[in-house]
Formats: sequence, structure tokens, C-alpha cells
Amino acid sequence: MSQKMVLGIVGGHGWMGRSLGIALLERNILSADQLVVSSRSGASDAYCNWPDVRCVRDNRELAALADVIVLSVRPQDLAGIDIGDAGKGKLIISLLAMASVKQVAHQLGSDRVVRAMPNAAAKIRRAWFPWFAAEGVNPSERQLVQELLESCGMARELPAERDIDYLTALSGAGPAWPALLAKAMLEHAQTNGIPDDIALEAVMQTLVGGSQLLEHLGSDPGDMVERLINYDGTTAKGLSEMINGRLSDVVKHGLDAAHRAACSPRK
Ligand SMILES: NC(=O)C1=CN([C@@H]2O[C@H](COP(=O)(O)OP(=O)(O)OC[C@H]3O[C@@H](n4cnc5c(N)ncnc54)[C@H](O)[C@@H]3O)[C@@H](O)[C@H]2O)C=CC1
Ligand SMILES: O=C(O)[C@@H]1CCC=N1
Repeated sequence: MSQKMVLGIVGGHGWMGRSLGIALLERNILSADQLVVSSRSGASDAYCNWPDVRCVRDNRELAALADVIVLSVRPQDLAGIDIGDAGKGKLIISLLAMASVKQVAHQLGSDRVVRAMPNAAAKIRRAWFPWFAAEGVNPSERQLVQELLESCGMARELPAERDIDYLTALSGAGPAWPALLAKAMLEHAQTNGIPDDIALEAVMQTLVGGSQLLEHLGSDPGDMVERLINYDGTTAKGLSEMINGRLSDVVKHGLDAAHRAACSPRK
């Protein structure tokens, strides 16, 4: 990464902003003096291991210092973001759900906008981080975006902005879906008399191991379901009951609701 490039993260002390900032520092993609972060409440201890990271309250100051600006506030705070003229023409990477390229461009005064969608696994650098760039973003900037976002896991450019709205529901909110499955499995194990610590370990290890197996196999997850149905053992009995109970419809309705929410305030 160019020694000269300075990245500013508006909301850099929050959940996503700090996950990105710390990943960039820990992976030596940026040095501490290349990072400036803003927060409404001033410095936190998030960057205490990197005293050269500049922490500011004023987003105009951040925009004046930064070459590239990451926007990582909650969607409802977008209307209050003021970077003045300093942001004009600068590359903006917005992590916001529910805010279009057009809205971000209007609020920040730059039409060189990338929309990127992290998820909570950015904290452990296992996020899947899709992004979409507006027309004005040039190829070398696209390469830069890919490199910055890959610090948190895997990043991928998308061909259409509408895909970001969809993926906000699928992958942006995604870590919540296995959490809900884990909760249901845990409650069931406890109801069946398994001690709490053993039940929790069983659920976590099963979901993590099962996910890693799917990743390792790299095939359509439906293949494993079909193979286990054909095996015709205990798993098949459980799968049949869940399939007949329309688990897949419940999941689809949930994703539809999250997708509608991701699209709702778009203009
Ligand atoms: N948390 C998640 O799992 C995901 C979040 N996102 C998106 O990421 C964005 C950030 O979300 P989180 O990090 O979860 O929120 P957060 O609430 O943890 O962090 C936002 C930070 O922005 C700061 N802030 C608010 N207004 C500010 C201003 N005017 N100037 C400077 N800082 C300001 C807040 O004090 C806070 O520290 C949201 O727009 C959300 O839609 C996207 C995918 C997943
Ligand atoms: O729940 C939310 O609105 C944010 C965006 C996607 C995941 N978390």
C-alpha cells in the first residue's frame, strides 16, 4: 500500500469501523500514521496499541487529512455527516445498509462512491465483503478497495448495486442466521437433559465443524442433504421432518423480510 495514502474511517470506533481499522493495522496493510478515525465521543481504547493513529471528533478534519474515506456510521446517522468541501472528489467507501450510492454521494459531496457490505465476522477476519463501485471509480481504485476489504476476510466486486441490497440480507445479516439455529439446537439439547456446558460445546463444535466440512467439500450443500437422505439413517428422519415442516420456506420468508428492510428507504 502506498506510504502516502491516508485512510479516514468515519465511525472508526464502532463495531464495523474498528474491525476494519484494526485488521488493516494488524495485517500491516496500513501503518498507524496512515489511519485517521472519527467518533462522536472522541478517542476510545480501540487503537491504544497504535498511538500514531489519529483520532478526531470533526469529520471535516478527517476528510481534510484522508485520501480515501470509509463511512461506518449507522444508516440513521448518515444525514448528520458533514465532511464539508474536503471530501469533494475523494473516494468514499460506504459500509451502510439501506443507503444508496446516490444518497451517500449527495450527503458527502462526492460521486466516487463504493458501497461495501461487511458482516459481524469481520471482527475475526472471516467476513465475506461484497462491494459495488459507481461508474466514476477507476480500476486502480477498485484494486485498492479490494485490497482494503480483504483485510477482513474475502472481498468480491459485484456487477449491480441491487445485489448489495440483496446481500445485506443474506451475508450482511448472515451471522445471525446460524446463531438462531444454534439457539434452537441448544434449547433442544437442554430440554433433553444435556448439561448446559456440554450442550453449548456440542452445538458450537457441530455448527463450526459442519460449516467447515461444507467449505472443504466446496459442492452444492443440497448434495450433502441428498446423500444423507439416501443413507436412510437417523439423520434422514430428522431431515425429512424439517423439510416437511417447511424449514426452507421459513428461511426464505426471513430473508425476504430482511431484503425488504434493506431496500426500503432507497430513492
Ligand atoms: N454490525 C454489523 O453486523 C453490520 C453493520 N453494517 C453497517 O455498518 C455500519 C456501521 O455499523 P456498526 O459498526 O454496527 O455500528 P456502531 O454503532 O457499532 O458504530 C457506528 C459508530 O459511528 C459513530 N458515529 C455516529 N455518528 C457519527 C458522526 N457524526 N461522526 C463520527 N462518528 C459517528 C458512533 O458513535 C459509533 O461509534 C452501519 O451502517 C451498518 O448498516 C453492515 C453489515 C453488518
Ligand atoms: O442489521 C443491520 O441493519 C446491519 C446491516 C446488515 C447487518 N447488520
